[in-house]
Amino acid sequence: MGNVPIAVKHCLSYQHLLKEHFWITDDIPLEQESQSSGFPSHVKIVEVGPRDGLQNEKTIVPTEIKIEFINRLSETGLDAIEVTSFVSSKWVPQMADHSEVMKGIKKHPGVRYPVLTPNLQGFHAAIAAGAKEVAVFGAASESFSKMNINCSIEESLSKFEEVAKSARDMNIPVRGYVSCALGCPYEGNVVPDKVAEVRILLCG
Ligand SMILES: CC(C)(COP(=O)([O-])OP(=O)([O-])OC[C@H]1O[C@@H](n2cnc3c(N)ncnc32)[C@H](O)[C@@H]1OP(=O)([O-])[O-])[C@@H](O)C(=O)NCCC(=O)NCCSC(=O)C[C@@](C)(O)CC(=O)[O-]
Repeated sequence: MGNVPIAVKHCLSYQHLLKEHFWITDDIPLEQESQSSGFPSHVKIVEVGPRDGLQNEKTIVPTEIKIEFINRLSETGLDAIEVTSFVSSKWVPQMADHSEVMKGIKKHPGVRYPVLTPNLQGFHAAIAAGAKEVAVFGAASESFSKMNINCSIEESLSKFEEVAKSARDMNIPVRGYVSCALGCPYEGNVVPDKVAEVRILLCG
């Protein structure tokens, strides 16, 4: 797995979440769920295969294959495809070709192509490669934050603020992740208040 941070290797999988969080079941009839759950009527889906799906692969996937993968995804009717991440290639070698991938894909009208940017350095590189939407990625667990982006939650929020300020000046939308909302691979349980706190600070 090269230099991929341990946090990246241990992101909770869908199967893990189903196992650990028994309240996520598929046996509620859809109609009842939408009437009684109070969930929003609209859900935004961001396809993260080219980024989250590939970042842990031991074998480096050739850039042209990534581009072809994203181009084919663009033809499936998806609204948003997370293309790559502008992170350190020492930490995540699989994403080292972020600029080539971003520049090489066919941008379909109506499809958004966000990328991950943990700091200003990543943000500037993303913009130079043609990104029109970015995402910052925080965590509700100190250990996860340290293992993933090598800084505390507080430090990460100040880096995200710098990204958000620059993005605002350029009219670039920013999405925010809060990892470990349902638990941390290092710390176990994460209290909901901590998730809410990070989420509020991230939105601020
Ligand atoms: C965040 C950093 C970059 C900090 O990395 P660092 O080493 O702490 O950074 P630094 O600011 O001290 O700089 C050290 C070196 O990194 C370089 N550097 C600094 N920033 C950048 C950058 N943006 N792009 C490229 N290079 C960068 C910088 O230029 C310098 O290079 P040197 O002088 O040693 O040659 C590092 O820890 C990193 O790349 N971590 C990987 C994070 C990552 O990609 N994680 C996986 C994605 S998150 C995820 O999967 C969870 C998510 C989003 O899916 C949600 C969920 O499912 O939970």
